[in-house]
Amino acid sequence: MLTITKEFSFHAAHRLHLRDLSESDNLRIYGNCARLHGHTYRLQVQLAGRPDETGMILHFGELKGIVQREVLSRYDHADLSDLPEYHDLPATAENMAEHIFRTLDCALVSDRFRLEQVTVYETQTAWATRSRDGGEHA
Ligand SMILES: Nc1nc2c(c(=O)[nH]1)N=C([C@H](O)[C@H](O)COP(=O)(O)OP(=O)(O)OP(=O)(O)O)CN2
Ligand SMILES: [Zn+2]
Repeated sequence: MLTITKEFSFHAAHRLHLRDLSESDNLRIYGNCARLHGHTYRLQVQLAGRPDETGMILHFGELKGIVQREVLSRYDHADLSDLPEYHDLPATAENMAEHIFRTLDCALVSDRFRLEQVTVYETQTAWATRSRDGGEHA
């Protein structure tokens, strides 16, 4: 398998909470992360496919434009908890990787390549990965 990967970063705030729970239950489950705080997220997007006659699976610049349009334009400098996709789901790294994978999968349609994996780094030591063949528990 031949893959390309491009990395992006964005700044965003979030607080982990379940809407139906009390403040104290959310604090018990999520600890300090139930309070509003921010991260410099890193996002890695991987495509698998075959290069065209130019030698590229997809120009990194084109991939950047798609990720910018579909994800970063909404996520950068945002409070993620305000976005509709995280209204009923907490903006955990897991839920973000899942949602971003589904969003980009719809935007990256080609008979030569496909989206293979999305990784969201919340911190340098904590991240979630959604792989194409890893969605069966979603
Ligand atoms: N499975 C998950 N666990 C946690 C998530 C998550 O998205 N998925 N998120 C958080 C918080 O948002 C928090 O900001 C990050 O947590 P944590 O790694 O515990 O942060 P620290 O900086 O305290 O990590 P250390 O490396 O231990 O200093 C919590 N859990
Ligand atoms: Zn956090």
